[in-house]
Amino acid sequence: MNSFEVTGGKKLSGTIIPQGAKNEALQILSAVLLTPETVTIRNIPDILDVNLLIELLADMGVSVQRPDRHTAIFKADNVNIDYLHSPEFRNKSGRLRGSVMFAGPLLSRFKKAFIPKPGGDKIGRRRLDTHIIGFEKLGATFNYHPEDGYFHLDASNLRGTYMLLDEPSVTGTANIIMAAVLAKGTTTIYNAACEPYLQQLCKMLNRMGADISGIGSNLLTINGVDYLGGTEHGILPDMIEVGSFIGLAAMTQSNIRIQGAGIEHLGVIPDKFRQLGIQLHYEGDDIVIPEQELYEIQTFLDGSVLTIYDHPWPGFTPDLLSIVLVVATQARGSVLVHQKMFESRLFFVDKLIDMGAQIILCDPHRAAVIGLAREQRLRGITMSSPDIRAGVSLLIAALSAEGKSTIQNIEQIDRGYQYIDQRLNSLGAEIKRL
Ligand SMILES: CC(=O)N[C@H]1[C@@H](OP(=O)(O)OP(=O)(O)OC[C@H]2O[C@@H](n3ccc(=O)[nH]c3=O)[C@H](O)[C@@H]2O)O[C@H](CO)[C@@H](O)[C@@H]1O
Ligand SMILES: C=C(OP(=O)(O)O)C(=O)O
Repeated sequence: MNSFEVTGGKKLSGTIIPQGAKNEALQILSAVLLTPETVTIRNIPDILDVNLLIELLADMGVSVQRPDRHTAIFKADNVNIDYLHSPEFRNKSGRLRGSVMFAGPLLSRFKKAFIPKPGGDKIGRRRLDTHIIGFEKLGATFNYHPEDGYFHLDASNLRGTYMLLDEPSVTGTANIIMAAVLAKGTTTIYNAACEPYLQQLCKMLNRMGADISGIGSNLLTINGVDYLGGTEHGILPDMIEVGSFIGLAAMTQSNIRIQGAGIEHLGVIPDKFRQLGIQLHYEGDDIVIPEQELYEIQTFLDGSVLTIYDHPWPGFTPDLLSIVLVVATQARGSVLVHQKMFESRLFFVDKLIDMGAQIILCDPHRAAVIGLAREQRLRGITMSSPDIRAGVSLLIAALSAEGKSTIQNIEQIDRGYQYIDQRLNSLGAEIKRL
């Protein structure tokens, strides 16, 4: 288990370029299974989860060329589906969430799929109902085999239909779209997730020959086609990294330029950080966060305490709430952070409290943060990273704290943030990988 030793209290400055988006990459990589032709993907983040998904594709017989660390050329013309039934697949796919999205393309192209219990962050219950019920509506049958922990899916005859999703699941919507593109007839998905990464997936599929309309809305219409061909695709900047860097800059009183932030795809993210009192402005597609002595949390218009909560797109992503929470600890003012989607994502506040933050964990979903207005600095401590976003939040806390901190279990951070220690050190941070 690797650790970071962080010497806090240093102001950072300079330019940082966001990596390609992890959660887009996981969808796009799954889609290469839909065609026997060549698919070239650019701006791939060099992170654990994504590298593992690429390894799984190669293990299944997909040919993979890597001209460089951020580009890959795939050809899925000789896929060995039986590999999905092997203990190696179960073991590797259980280490990330993205592998669940192999099911949609495999069902549509090969008529069967196996889904082991997927991995990913342990942040509360993460059910697969939306995925499986969507597949069933398209005509697939499924059996859960308790002895091997697999869902076995069969779909000799997928047919388009109307479906109203129980919830706008991100990976569920991606899976159903990928199952429907090669089905017979028209599929209509209402209450679809519609975040930019799903829009990117739909656009890529249309370039491959699919017929999807309603992209960007929660009502998608998919006219099934017989065949999909090859394409090229560039992954967007990672909006969660962009949000993390905005928070990091404010918390460490740093002057940071986020170059090529993909501003048009960020939705309400910049405004949520502005509500915390953080100044930021745009120069072209760059976000510039100036050094700020103090930032003051706004209230609602009637003067009541601000609440920041997650909501499916175009609402605020749950993946940035941990960062909002840590940044609020040094603001002037108070905020209620309400994590509606996941039950176990706020428990890391214990570590921030140990560092001296004033936070009341009201229940598993809500934490009230009373900002210290920099009158008291956080203290460095030893802590362990429970999940990817809590991990980065603890890193931000440690970078702003007085003294040294040790963050254990940094594999969680490496799952989603590319060379984070080197990139932040080049801005003046002091992070040692132990
Ligand atoms: C690999 C990947 O892309 N992972 C992302 C994906 O996970 P993932 O696709 O697994 O998440 P889902 O969208 O399915 O749902 C996340 C959680 O929110 C709950 N839920 C969802 C919608 C809703 O209206 N109400 C509700 O309570 C679900 O029951 C579930 O517990 O989307 C999540 C929600 O943006 C992100 O946190 C994950 O980073
Ligand atoms: C929860 C996340 O990832 P995953 O769905 O891959 O566990 C995340 O990216 O914050």
